[in-house]
Amino acid sequence: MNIAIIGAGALGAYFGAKWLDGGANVTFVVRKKRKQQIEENGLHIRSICGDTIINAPQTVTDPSALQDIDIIIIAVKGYHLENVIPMIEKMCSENTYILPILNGLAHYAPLIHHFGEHKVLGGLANIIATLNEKGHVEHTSKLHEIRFGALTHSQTEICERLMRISENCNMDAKYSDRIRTDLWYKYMFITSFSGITTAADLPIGKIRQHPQTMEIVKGILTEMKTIAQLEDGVLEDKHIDKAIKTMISLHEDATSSMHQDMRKGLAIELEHLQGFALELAKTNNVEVPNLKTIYAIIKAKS
Ligand SMILES: NC(=O)C1=CN([C@@H]2O[C@H](COP(=O)(O)OP(=O)(O)OC[C@H]3O[C@@H](n4cnc5c(N)ncnc54)[C@H](OP(=O)(O)O)[C@@H]3O)[C@@H](O)[C@H]2O)C=CC1
Ligand SMILES: CC(C)(CO)C(=O)C(=O)O
Repeated sequence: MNIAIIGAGALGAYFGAKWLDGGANVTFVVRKKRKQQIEENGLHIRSICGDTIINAPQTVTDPSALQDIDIIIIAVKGYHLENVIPMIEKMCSENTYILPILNGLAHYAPLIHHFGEHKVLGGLANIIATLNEKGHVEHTSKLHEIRFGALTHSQTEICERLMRISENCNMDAKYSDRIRTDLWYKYMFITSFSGITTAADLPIGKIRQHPQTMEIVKGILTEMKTIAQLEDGVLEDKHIDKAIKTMISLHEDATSSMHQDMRKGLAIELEHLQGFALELAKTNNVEVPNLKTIYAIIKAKS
């Protein structure tokens, strides 16, 4: 299987290295500086689940020459999506599918608009990973799940093929037959989890000590569930309970990638996550006071 991964950051490099290690043909589509860094240092994954070292992965800055790509994985931040659409155009042929694994749902409409509904698969990742100064991936918790599935019937075969090659790889790959619900669940979870950790500038351990703060967490989850119901007819109260249980079970120092980015002074995905949820609330005429407040606090800090 030929896989092209756009973005060799924490997520793209982690799963790309695992697929390469498992025997897939992977090319990373990167920008110039990252290409140089990978050429100098290789691609190293330092992981609690076992290290992986790929010395000379294939990288390109211009994907025009790539042919017969089966799946294009999008692993950039939400605010970089616009820039990668022309790159996808260059390597997307009749038999190519697109699998976005970034957080949120705002990217689906532009991808479907440009490439058609039949091309875009459902995908998400659950992992806590970051790049260090050498460009190596630091993976610090046992979670390393990539979940994908068909959003239209015609996509079943490509998902089965991806699952077959992923089974040989040291990662937790899941082919989901209810990916739409999974996508909304992750969107609900991350909007609340990244919202509260970033706004409070605290990891989850401190947040869950305070019932008043957990009320806001629950408030955002409830508002997101209402949006998911109205938009797509998915998510129930049991999903809210599951999200809260997860937040209670996480390590006390666990925090969101948005909070980590904010601490490092990097750009954050506020508009892609909470901002887009506010747009959906407006379209559906839903009151979302918790979401509005958390958005406003983070906006002022960013
Ligand atoms: N990190 C995590 O633990 C998790 C992250 N996520 C989500 O995954 C997504 C990616 O996050 P993450 O991997 O952490 O982000 P990173 O910032 O680590 O990686 C993003 C990469 O995208 C690259 N990129 C941006 N624009 C382009 C472009 N035009 N062409 C090629 N490469 C490009 C950047 O390259 P450059 O070096 O050139 O800037 C960077 O290396 C986000 O939506 C995030 O919310 C989801 C679950 C967990
Ligand atoms: C919640 C978590 C860590 C799960 O992967 C995540 O997606 C993020 O912080 O971006």
